Amino acid sequence: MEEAQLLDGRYVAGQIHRETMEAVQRLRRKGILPCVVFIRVGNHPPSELYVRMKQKKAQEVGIQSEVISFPEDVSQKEVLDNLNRLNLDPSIHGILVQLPLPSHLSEKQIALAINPKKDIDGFHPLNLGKMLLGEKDCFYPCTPLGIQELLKRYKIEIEGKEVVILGRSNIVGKPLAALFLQKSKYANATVTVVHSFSQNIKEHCRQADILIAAMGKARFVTRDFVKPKAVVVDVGVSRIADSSSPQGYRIVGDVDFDEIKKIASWITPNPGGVGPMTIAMLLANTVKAAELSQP
Ligand SMILES: Nc1nc(=O)c2c([nH]1)NC[C@@H]1CN(c3ccc(C(=O)N[C@@H](CCC(=O)O)C(=O)O)cc3)C=[N+]21
Ligand SMILES: [Mg+2]
Repeated sequence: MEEAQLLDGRYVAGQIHRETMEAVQRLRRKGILPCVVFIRVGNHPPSELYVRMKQKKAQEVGIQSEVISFPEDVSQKEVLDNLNRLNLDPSIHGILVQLPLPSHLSEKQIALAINPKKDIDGFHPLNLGKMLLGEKDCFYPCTPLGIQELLKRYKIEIEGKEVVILGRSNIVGKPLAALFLQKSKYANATVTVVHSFSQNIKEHCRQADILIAAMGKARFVTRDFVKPKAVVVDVGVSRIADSSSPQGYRIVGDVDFDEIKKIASWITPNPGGVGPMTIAMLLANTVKAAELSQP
């Protein structure tokens, strides 16, 4: 049997970065220099890596960026005071507070404190609400947006399809369900969300034309979860110790790639799938914020 074709997120993200770069050049010609601020708390090695990756890409496309690093024990007030300052600074178009945060900080309160017009993550309740209503003058979360864009660029139809999403997080599962339910050509799906309390998980998954695995359980999705010729998108990121790798770990997705590639029609590699798309959409959102900031 033929193997699945790759949904190459790294490649498509590269295309999007080039488009973003052109948009940045157009803005610069109008005297607008898009600028994003990344806020990081404590030392959490994966977060440090992700922020570095975001900064590097921002620089490549001509977006100015700044990182504010707070110590692990920073107070909620200190973070909120800084957000207020950045909210009011017209030279800053995007603000991102890297998650996860230490447990003494309130992610909810911090998401609420970001100016929704600068909320390039799309985590502010106003943006999430607008997304649910299908409005466009707002920011959608980057991972759901990246998944939709990846499928769109490979001309994979979503309209009318059975989409099953594994996982109901506020940053992937729930907003992705809302996005795929929208009345639009790259949505209009029949969406099922399966989670830890669901019964017959396998049976639900096997109905999927498009299966999105986003619950963060390494290689949870095995052969018997997947209908032949399904499209499989792997959002999960688990780090598994691996002494043979230079970093000392290896990324393992929610999908057993080697097994599933034998039965799916399309599959995302991981790494190299959804992750790079998330960053591409983040920078696209930053440009959108800069564009919308103009009177
Ligand atoms: N406020 C906030 N916004 C986020 O968007 C956000 C966050 N917090 N906290 C953490 C998660 C995670 N995340 C990733 C982005 C890109 C890759 C990515 O590009 N990964 C590479 C592999 C990189 C590696 O080697 O670890 C890939 O999939 O190919 C991964 C993960 C954004 N997040
Ligand atoms: Mg990935």
